[in-house]
Amino acid sequence: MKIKSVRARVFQWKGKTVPPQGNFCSNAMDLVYSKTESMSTFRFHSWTVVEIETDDGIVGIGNVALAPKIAKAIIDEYLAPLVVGQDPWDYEYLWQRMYRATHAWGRKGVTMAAISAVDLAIWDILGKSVNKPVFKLLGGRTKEKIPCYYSKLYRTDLKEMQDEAQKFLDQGFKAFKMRFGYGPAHLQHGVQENLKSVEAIREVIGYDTDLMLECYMGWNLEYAKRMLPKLAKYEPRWLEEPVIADDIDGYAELNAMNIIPISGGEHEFSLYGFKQLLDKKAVSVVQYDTNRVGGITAAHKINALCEAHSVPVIPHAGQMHNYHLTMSTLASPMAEYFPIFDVEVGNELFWYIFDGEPIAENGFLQLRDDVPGLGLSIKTEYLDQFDIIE
Ligand SMILES: O=C(O)[C@H](O)[C@H](O)[C@@H](O)CO
Ligand SMILES: [Mg+2]
Repeated sequence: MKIKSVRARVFQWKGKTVPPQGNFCSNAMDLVYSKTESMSTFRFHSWTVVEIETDDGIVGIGNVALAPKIAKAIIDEYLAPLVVGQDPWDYEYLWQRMYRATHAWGRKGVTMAAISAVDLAIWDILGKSVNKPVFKLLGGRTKEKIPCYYSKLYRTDLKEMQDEAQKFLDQGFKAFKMRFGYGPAHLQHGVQENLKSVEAIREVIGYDTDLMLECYMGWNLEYAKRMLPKLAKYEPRWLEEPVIADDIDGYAELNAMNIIPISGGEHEFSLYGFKQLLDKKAVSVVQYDTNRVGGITAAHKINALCEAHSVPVIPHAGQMHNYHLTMSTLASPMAEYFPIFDVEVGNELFWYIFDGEPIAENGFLQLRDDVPGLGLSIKTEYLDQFDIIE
């Protein structure tokens, strides 16, 4: 079997979107004085879909959501020529070709995301060519079904957040991730608002339900050290990305305080990136995203590294490309899950592009043994809501 063609298309949403809510999530831009609402830099309404076709007509589908137009340019210009004409079963060789050919400028960030998208499509081909789901090629079924946590609870009016939590508690979710809206730039008022929001959600979900707290790199080390003791009484399962991804020593210092487990990884890349996080004990939960970190070829290796360090893997953002990794290893106990909502930030946009994503039932997800590859196809229902850039 040989790879015949690589097609990368950018799906740019032009449909209805929920207008930006101020302070819906603290983020790295909060610390940079800006006249515009800092969250405006943090809405992504396009997605790149990669389709790789083989000489015997199998089409594998990959995807990338980080800087989709740049990712497409990297795929078209640099990665496609490296894999066309090659055997997709030589996936490690192909991965190394892409990684090393772009290493001088691409070992972190959008190039690794572009490599991930090509790698996902290759693994989709492998599964389809032997009529097996991808997780069966990685380690098989390690769980009857995948526990997942409800992920949204953007910071808004506290009553609205409580109603949202109640609605999904009633749907059987046993774990929730909420977003802080405030950070160092919002002074003591922000500290109080952050604590009020956690109090409000705990009031609804109680303490026999997991609660995770998301900062999305919006704090700094000094602020996080002040907040951890104040948050401890709410018994969060983890505090996510308190500082920017490059501040690995900051992560390690916070994690070593042993007050609340620190999680991160959605903005880290490659096996080496996670070796560094684990060697420094920077995180207690690893959260790579398989469509960023280097695809399935890289994520599978990182799963083994995490197993050796006894650090759980709970990939960022859910979606099929992560569920196969969670299903195939005991090192990954659960998945993140973004339910279907109107298009807002972009975390939910994949629902409008792909068919095949599993719907959570009672806080669990299921992958089928009889669906080959990654199990996704391109949805036709919303195609008219997208501008598609070839
Ligand atoms: O962990 C996450 O889900 C991410 O940080 C989200 O993509 C981001 O939107 C913060 O809500
Ligand atoms: Mg996150």
